[in-house]
Amino acid sequence: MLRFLTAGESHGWGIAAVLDGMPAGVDVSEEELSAELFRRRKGYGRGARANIEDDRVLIASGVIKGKTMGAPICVIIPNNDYENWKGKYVPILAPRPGHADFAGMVKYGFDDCRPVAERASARETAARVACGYFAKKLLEKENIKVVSWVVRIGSISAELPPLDERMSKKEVSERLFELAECSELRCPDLEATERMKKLIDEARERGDTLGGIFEVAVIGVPVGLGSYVQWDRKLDARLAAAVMSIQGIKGVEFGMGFGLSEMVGSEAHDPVTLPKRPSNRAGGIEGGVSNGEIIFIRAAMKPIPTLQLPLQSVDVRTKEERSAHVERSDVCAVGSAAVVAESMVALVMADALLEMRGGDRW
Ligand SMILES: Cc1cc2nc3c(=O)[nH]c(=O)nc-3n(C[C@H](O)[C@H](O)[C@H](O)COP(=O)(O)O)c2cc1C
Ligand SMILES: C=C(O[C@@H]1CC(C(=O)O)=C[C@@H](OP(=O)(O)O)[C@H]1O)C(=O)O
Repeated sequence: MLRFLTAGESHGWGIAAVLDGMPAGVDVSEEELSAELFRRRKGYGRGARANIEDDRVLIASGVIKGKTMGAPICVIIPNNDYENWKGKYVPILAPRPGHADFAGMVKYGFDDCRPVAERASARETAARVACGYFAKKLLEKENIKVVSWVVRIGSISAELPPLDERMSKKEVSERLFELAECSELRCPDLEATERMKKLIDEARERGDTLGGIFEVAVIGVPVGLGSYVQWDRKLDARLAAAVMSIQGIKGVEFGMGFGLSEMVGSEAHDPVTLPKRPSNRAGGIEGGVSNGEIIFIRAAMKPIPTLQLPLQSVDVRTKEERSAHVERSDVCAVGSAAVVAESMVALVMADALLEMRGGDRW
C-alpha cells in the first residue's frame, strides 16, 4: 500500500511529507524532483510568493545511492518566506469567502482565522508534488506516464490545436502535454494563452481572480487496476477523491463525464473491438477498473478566494460587517493545480499498480 501524509504551514518553517510503501530499486534524483517542484510553482497569474520560494528539497530518508530502499521516504521543503514571518502574527479577522477561514475557525475554536489559513493553504501541495514524483518514477518503470494541460481559464477555452489524424491517442496526449509545457499557463493553445494572460491581467487590475479547467491523461495503463468488488477499491472513485482533495477543485469527470448523460447508450459506450477499441468516451475506466485505454480526467478549479477588492464579510470579534481580509495572493493558479493533479493521480495509479502486482522491489 502506498500512502503519504504531509505536515507544515504556509509561513512556518517548512513543509514535509512521509511517503510509505514505495518499493526498493526505483531510480530517483533530487535534480528531477526539483524540476517537478518548479513546474508547480511557476505560471502566469501566480503572486509574489512564487518568487520568494525556490522549493529546494531535501530527501531526508528512504533513498540510497540514487535508488529507493523500500523504507519510508521523508522529504522536507523549507519555506523561504518563514524569515519574513518569524515572530510576527497577522490575524485574519474577516473570513475570506471561498477560503477555509470561517468553517475552520468555528470548527477548531480559534478567535481568528490565521491558524486555518496557514494549514489550508495550497503551499502544502509542494509536498504532494514531491511524493508524486516518486510515484511517477515507479510508473515510468512500467511505461506509464501522467501528463496534464489547461483547457480553460475563466471564460476563455482553448481550441486544442489540429493534430495529425494519423496520430494515436497516446501521441496526441503527449503532444498536447509538450505544447502545454511551452505555455506560461500550461495550455496547449498558444494563441488562446495570450488571451488568457490578458484576462488574468484584467482580473488582477480589478482586484479579482480566476479559475479554470485542466485535463490529466494517464498513458500506458494496463487492464485491471482498481476493482468493482468494493466501493473503496474503484479506481475512478479513488482518482476523483485524490483530485478533489486539491485546494480549489470543485468538479472532476472521466472521459465524456457529464456529457454522457445527454447521450443514448448506443452513442455513449465504446464498442469492444480487437486489437483496439474505436473510441474512449468512458475515459479508460469501466466498473471501477482500468480497461487498457488512456485514462482521461477533467477537473474544474474555482476562482482564487483571496480578492484584492474583497467581498463582504464580518469581523469575527466585533460581529460588525466589514470587507474580507486582504493579503498577497495568486490571481490564477490553474496550471499549478494541474501539476498537483498529475502528482495525486500518479500516487493513486502507483498504489493500484502495487496492489495488483505486489512487490517489495521493482
Ligand atoms: C496551486 C494553488 C495555489 C493557490 N493559491 C491561492 C492563493 O494565492 N490565494 C487563495 O486565496 N487561494 C489560493 N488557492 C486556493 C485555496 O487554497 C483554496 O481555495 C482553499 O484552501 C479552500 O479550499 P477549497 O477551495 O477546496 O474549498 C490555491 C490553490 C492551489 C491549488
Ligand atoms: C505558497 C504557495 O501558494 C500559496 C497558496 C495560498 C493559499 O491560500 O492557498 C496563498 C498564497 O500564499 P501567500 O499568502 O504566502 O502568498 C500562495 O502563494 C505555493 O504554492 O507554494
